[in-house]
This record gives sequence, structure tokens and C-alpha cells, in this order.
Amino acid sequence: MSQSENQNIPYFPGTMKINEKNHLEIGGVDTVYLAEKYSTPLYVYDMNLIKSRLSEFKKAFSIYSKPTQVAYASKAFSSLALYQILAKEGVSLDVVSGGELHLAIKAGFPAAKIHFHGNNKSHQELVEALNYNIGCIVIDNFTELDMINQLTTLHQKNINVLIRITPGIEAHTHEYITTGQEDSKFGFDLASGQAEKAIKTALDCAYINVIGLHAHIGSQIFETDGYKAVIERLMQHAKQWKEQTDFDLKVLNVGGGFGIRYTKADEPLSIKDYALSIVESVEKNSADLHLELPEIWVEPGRSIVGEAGTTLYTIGTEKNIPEIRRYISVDGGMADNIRPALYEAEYTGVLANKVYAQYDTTVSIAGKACESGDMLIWDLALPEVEQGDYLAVLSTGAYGYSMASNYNRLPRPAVVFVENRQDFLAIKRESYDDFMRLENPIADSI
Ligand SMILES: Cc1ncc(COP(=O)(O)O)c(C=O)c1O
Ligand SMILES: N[C@@H](CCCC[NH3+])C(=O)O
Repeated sequence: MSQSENQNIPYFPGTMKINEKNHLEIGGVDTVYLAEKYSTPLYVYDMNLIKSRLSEFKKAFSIYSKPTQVAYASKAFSSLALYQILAKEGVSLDVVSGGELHLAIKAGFPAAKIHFHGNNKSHQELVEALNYNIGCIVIDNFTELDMINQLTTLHQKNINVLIRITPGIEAHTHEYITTGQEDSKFGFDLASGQAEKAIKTALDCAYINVIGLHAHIGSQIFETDGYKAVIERLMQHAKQWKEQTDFDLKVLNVGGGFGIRYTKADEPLSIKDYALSIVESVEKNSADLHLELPEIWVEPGRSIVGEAGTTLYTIGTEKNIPEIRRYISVDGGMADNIRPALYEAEYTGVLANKVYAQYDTTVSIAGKACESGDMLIWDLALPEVEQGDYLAVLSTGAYGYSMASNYNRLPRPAVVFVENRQDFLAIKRESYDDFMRLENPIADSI
């Protein structure tokens, strides 16, 4: 049976295909070989796909007549090697903690292209950001504004900042990943006048250089209306503030949030369509408001790495409740991918060691953690499945490894990059020794 005839075989992103052994292959590398070489659970990243997504973003925004910046939101997935690749690809970087900043600097990522986000940056994190001379801090609240003012004054150091605005616009997505609505922990809100107050206060700080505004309305967004609404609202306010103060909108950062495909039912727009809509909207509002065109910055995370990631698991035990459900357990689950448990996120998968076959079984894929909610996929059609088969779960590249824990003392998986028939171990599997490294035994005297 060919792939197109078999309705159960899902979409295959990037370089993913079925090889002559009827195995799933990514980047020219057999995933069964990878599972055997590195063991499972294993994150596999299609580097060709990551690079083409980065190029698509850069190309899509190059239609704009002013400079643009594509800043990869590294909370989606970070690793030393990825940061090195991103540096070579010439994009900017959004970090949200001292940890991400540290790793990026260690990877040799140019500090001037790093933007620092977060609603509770610590004093220490701000000191580090200033010492590294990062490109820009996105100020989230008045406490942070005050801390940055004090630190920059003390050290007589200038810093570019964006003011993060809560625009009061809700993206149509899961409530835990929508961030633009007024009642949010992020940013200065418009309606109460806090945003205006923040701009005025920041403009009065001697070493703070306000270069523009930032808003991020949510994640896994499938339409452009939210972006258009936020651009209109921010530019209207920018016009007002320009008339009242020295504020000049040099940069408009519209965040990330571009949707991807998790299951066949998902139909995200192309990156080109998102970019076109954003660029046209900025141009229209500039013309209507007689404002100079600002630079456009975006912060995609999921849309760069999401579909490039696949998780390989080994099938373990099963529990069949006749007429009700057949549970098949894998050797990972919520510890390496919390998204199904946290957001009821849906995924699809195939058996990596027998992709073409009769899909005449329906099973539910359970994780191995001691939680009833640790279910990765409900009601998945698969070929006859046995202990020792390999399950590949697709599109796990964003917020999978980066949100992983070692709950139940499950070691975090290894991460492998594949490209041009080569595999590269980017992050080693966590080991029991790694657990022990942080532990202190009690002394005999206690
Ligand atoms: C401020 C900010 N920028 C960018 C992103 C990246 O979002 P996504 O991965 O949906 O592109 C996020 C996460 O939602 C965010 O909070
Ligand atoms: N972690 C979320 C997205 C939130 C992004 C941070 N603002 C997810 O898995 O979809």
C-alpha cells in the first residue's frame, strides 16, 4: 500500500520519509538505527527543516522596506549546539532567563543580537545582561524598570529597551498559552494607563534608551486577525505618545505565536502569509497615522523547531480492557513531554520500525509516570503493535525537551541532530550519576 493510499499515515514534515526497510527516516538517517544507537526516549531534530524555517522567516520579512529582525524564542528548545547554528544562520535570539543567556553566550552567540524577556528578571540576571552588553531588554513591569534604572545609573551603562505592552487582545488558542489579554501577568496594560506611565518614566531615565514596543498575544495561532489588531492598537498609541512625549517608535516587536501542524487536522498558514499580513498592516497604519515605518521584529519559537522534532519511544507493556480500551505504555511520557497533560495537546505517531502496514489497531499511548493523566495520545490507529516496537511521535520539537523534568526520577532523554545522513549527539541522556551529583548524603552524626 502506498503512503497516499494509507489514510492513517500522517503528514511527514521536512526530510522525514519511509525508507526501503519500511522504517521512518529523518535527515537521511534511519530512526530505528538512532533508537538502537542512543536508546529511547530520544529527541531527534531535523536540522535541515530548522534551517529552512529560519530562511523562510528571513525571506518572508525581506519584502519590508525597513530592517527586520527574526529573534528565535529559545524557550521552545535550546541547546549549546543549536545556539551555535543559530549564530551562523544570522538570526537574533530571545532569552527569558539567566540560564538561557549563559548558554547562548557560552555558544558564542553575539550578545548584541540577544533580547531578554521575562516578568521577573532577577537583579543578578539584569547585571549579567548589562555586563554582556546584550542588544535589548524587554521591560515587563515597574519594579524591573526601577531596577534597570538603578543599575544603569550606578554603572553608567546605556541599554536599549522595548516596553512590553499587554494589548488587551486575545488570541484564539488554549487559555494557558494566550498572553495578550488584559488580565495577564505579562507587560504594561493599555487600558489603565500603565503603559503610558511606563513609557514616560523610561524616557526620563538617563541611561535607558526606549527603542519601541513589544506585544505577544499567544501561541499556536492560526489566523492573522490578532496580529493586525495588535499592530493597529500599538501604532495608534505610539502616535499619541509621540505627540505628548519624545517617544519614537523605532521598533515594533509583534512577538511569536505562529501555528504549526501537530495532527492532520491542523492547517497553519504559511510563514509567508503571516509575514505578508504583518508587513501590510504596519505599512497601512504608518500611512494612516503619518508615522515613520518602524523596524519589525518577530520572535518565533514553535514555528522554527516544532515540526523539526520527533520523539522516539520503545513500546513496553500493555493493558487491554476488552470493549473499552487498549493501553500501550512507552518508556517516557509526561516527564519528557508535559504538553498533553498540561494543555490537552494532541499529537500523532507511527511505528518507526514498520510504517507501511495495515493500520487495524486502535490504541492509547500511556506514559510511564505514576499519574493517570500521563497519556501521550488517545485512540491512535497503528499497525499491530508489540513490545519492543518503536513509536515515533511527530512535531514534538517545541516545548517538549525544554519543558522536560525528571519526575519519578526518569532521566531526561538525549537529543540528536540529524542532517545529510549524519547524526550528532547534541545533548547527552541524563544519567543516575547526574542525579547523584546534586545530592548530599546526611552525615553519620545527624
Ligand atoms: C514573549 C514571547 N515571545 C515569543 C514566544 C514564542 O512563541 P511561539 O513559540 O508560539 O512562537 C513566546 C511564547 O509564547 C513569548 O512569550
Ligand atoms: N509552553 C507552551 C507555550 C507557551 C510559550 C511561552 N509564552 C506550549 O507548549 O505550547
